[in-house]
Amino acid sequence: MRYLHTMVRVKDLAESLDFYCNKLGLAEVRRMESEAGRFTLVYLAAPQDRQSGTGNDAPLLELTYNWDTEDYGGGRNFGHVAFEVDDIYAICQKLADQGVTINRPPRDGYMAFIRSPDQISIELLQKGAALPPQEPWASMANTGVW
Ligand SMILES: C[C@@H](O)C(=O)SC[C@H](NC(=O)CC[C@H](N)C(=O)O)C(=O)NCC(=O)O
Ligand code: NI
Repeated sequence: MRYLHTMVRVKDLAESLDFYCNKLGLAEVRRMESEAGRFTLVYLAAPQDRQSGTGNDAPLLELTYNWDTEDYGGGRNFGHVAFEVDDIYAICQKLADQGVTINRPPRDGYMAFIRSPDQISIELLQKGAALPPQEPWASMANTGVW
């Protein structure tokens, strides 16, 4: 298992990129736009982490910008901590056998969500898996997972 990123939700993407990049010194390594989900994901890496890897392998900060404004009161600006796993079905079964609730099962072989005892959202992403054609969040709308 490898640590991937921490996700935070941002209200103003330009303002956040100015802060994290121009001020804090992080650099954008990639971004993804979702028309279906109406959001943008921007992945940032710290300079020394980028020097040590290809950028894609560096531990990252994932900014989530929802195109439809949301009020992130009550800690909703924090999203999740993500880890890459070798076998998402096996680790979810092991966790379930240990009594952990799999809030979002890995039915697409790509992504699963669990929560810590303090309800911290933890995302598990299958190593080497491509984004499924049916964007995984499309099936999560209004499920209360986030
Ligand atoms: C690619 C992988 O690293 C992701 O984090 S995609 C996870 C997905 N994100 C969204 O749907 C973003 C928009 C959504 N409205 C939101 O604000 O989260 C997701 O499943 N998010 C749920 C979560 O708890 O992070
Ligand atoms: Ni993520």
